[in-house]
Amino acid sequence: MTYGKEPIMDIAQLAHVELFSPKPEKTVDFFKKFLGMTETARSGQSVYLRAYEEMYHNSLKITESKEAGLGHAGWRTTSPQALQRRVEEVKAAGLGKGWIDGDIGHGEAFQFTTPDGHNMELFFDVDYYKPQDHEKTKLLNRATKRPSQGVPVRRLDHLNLMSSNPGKDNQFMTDALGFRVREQIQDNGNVVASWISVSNLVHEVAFMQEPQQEKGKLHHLCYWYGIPQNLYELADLLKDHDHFIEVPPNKHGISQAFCMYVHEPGGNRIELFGDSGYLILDPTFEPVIWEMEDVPGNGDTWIGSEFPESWWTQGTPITSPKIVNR
Ligand SMILES: O=C/C=C/C=C(\O)C(=O)O
Ligand SMILES: [Fe+2]
Repeated sequence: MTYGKEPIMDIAQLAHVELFSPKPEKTVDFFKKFLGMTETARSGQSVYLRAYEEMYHNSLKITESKEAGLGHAGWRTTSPQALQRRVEEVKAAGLGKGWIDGDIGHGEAFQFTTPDGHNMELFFDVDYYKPQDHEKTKLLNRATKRPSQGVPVRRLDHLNLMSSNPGKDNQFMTDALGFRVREQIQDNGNVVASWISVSNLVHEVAFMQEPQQEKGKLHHLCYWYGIPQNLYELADLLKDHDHFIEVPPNKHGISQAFCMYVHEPGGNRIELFGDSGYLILDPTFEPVIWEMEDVPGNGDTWIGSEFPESWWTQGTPITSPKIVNR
């Protein structure tokens, strides 16, 4: 059997995400009160938060903005040398924007966009969170005590982006950054959606077709529990506090993850993972290709209610939801 070129192992992880919110204080309150995240800094129009098992200073930056949507995604590389190698590839693809000194929680970063215009950056130097005395836990492999607020998420899991051309974004992320394709929805060879990862997870990022060809939208940001029961507890809590649950606890076919989708007060869709589905340990894992007709009732939701039209058509910033027949 002939194998492709040597895998590129230069990107380690999705380290943080910046969300834009037109209601920043309500958005921050949602992540603190219900998802049990902790505020670690404020600067200008931004608030920085972390989940209790995360070692870094923050994984979420909420920035005030006219409209909801993706601020940027921050990828940590596996080494300073890997950072330089990937920066050269991004520059060669013509998508580089340049270096910044860094931000609260990390050092110098190289900013770029996907072909569809989603803002991203690469960095290596990171600040580890220094727990305050009252946060210190006897569970030595855990960053800070489990919070007593809400149903606390454990870590950031992935990002799902809507694109006018998922195939093009997919191609750039695999060619320039070494992401591996894990699952795709194709329509006569056209990439309608793609789940790609740099780790054993099915995806750290996914790209899905934006039905009106709008560019650079966010579909959802996902945090991880690892325990399906936590989704039912959170659903009960959010329902009691009048938060919109778009998809109740459900098992995905694609990724096999146990999930739920809610909307935070600023309008961004947030996914919660009960478990991350299957892990990929095979270095020559072949991408799983779903044809459009294979998906309804199997790929989208394996067990649970059918996804509403809004799930397939709407991301942030909100654009005219001309409902399209799927
Ligand atoms: O067919 C849709 C399946 C979607 C899966 C995800 O968005 C996910 O695993 O986060
Ligand atoms: Fe997801």
